[in-house]
Amino acid sequence: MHGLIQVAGIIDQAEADMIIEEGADWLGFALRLPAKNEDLSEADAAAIVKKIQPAHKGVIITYLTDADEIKAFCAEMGVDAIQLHGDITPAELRKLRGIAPELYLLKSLVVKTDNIGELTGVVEHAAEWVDMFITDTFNPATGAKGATGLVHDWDISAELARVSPRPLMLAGGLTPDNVAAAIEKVRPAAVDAHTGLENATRRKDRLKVRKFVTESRKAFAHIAAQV
Ligand SMILES: O=C(O)c1ccccc1N[C@@H]1O[C@H](COP(=O)(O)O)[C@@H](O)[C@H]1O
Repeated sequence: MHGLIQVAGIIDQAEADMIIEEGADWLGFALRLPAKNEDLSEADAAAIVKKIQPAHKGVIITYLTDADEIKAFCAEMGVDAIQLHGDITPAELRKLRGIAPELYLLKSLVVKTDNIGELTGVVEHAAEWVDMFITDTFNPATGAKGATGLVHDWDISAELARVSPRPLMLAGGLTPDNVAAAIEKVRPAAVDAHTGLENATRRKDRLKVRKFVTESRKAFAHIAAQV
C-alpha cells in the first residue's frame, strides 16, 4: 500500500461524495471521542459508510481501547478499518487481532517534542498486531492528540517511517501547500488531513481537497521514482 490519501472528519454525505470525486482514497469518521464532540451521529456515519464503493474505505477514528468494544463497534458501523487514536496497549491490540483478524488496524503515534524514544518503543511492541501506524501532532496547550491543525517535527516522523516494519501514514497540520514537502521529507506510505482542508465554516473546501490530492499524488510519484 503506497501513496494513499485519507481525509478525516467527514461531516455528511455531500462532503463524503465530494472528497471521493476529488480523488481521495479513504474517509475518516471521528466517533466515540472523549470530548464527545463528534461531527456527526453514529447512525449517519454508518449510512455513509454503507454507500462507499469497494475502491475506497471508511475508517473509524476513535479513542476506544477495549478490544471487544472495538470489534463490536466496527461491526455496528459496517467498517473493516479502524484508527486507534487512544492509548491502547499492545496486549489489547494482540487480543483485537485475534478476535477480529479481518480488521485493518491503524495505531496512532502522537508526536511531542521529546517522545521519540517512547514512540519507537510503541512501534517495536505494537507492530506485530497492526497494519499501519499514523503519526499525528500533540497540542500541549489543549492536550489534543488529533485534528489539531498543527504540524510536528517531520524529522521524528521520518525516523519512525524508517524504523517501522509497517507502513506509516503522516498526519498533523497537513495542507495543500505543505503536503508535498512533508511527503518528500518523511517518505510516508500515506497522508491524512482534516482541518487543513476546511474553509471558514468548518466544511471541507472542494478546491483545497483537489489541490491536496494533486500535490500528494505528484509527491508520491516523485519519491517512488527515486527508489
Ligand atoms: O478528525 C478528527 O476529528 C479527530 C478527532 C480526534 C482524534 C483524531 C482525529 N483525526 C485525526 O487528526 C489528524 C489530522 O488532523 P489535522 O489535519 O491536523 O486537523 C488525523 O490523524 C486525523 O485522522
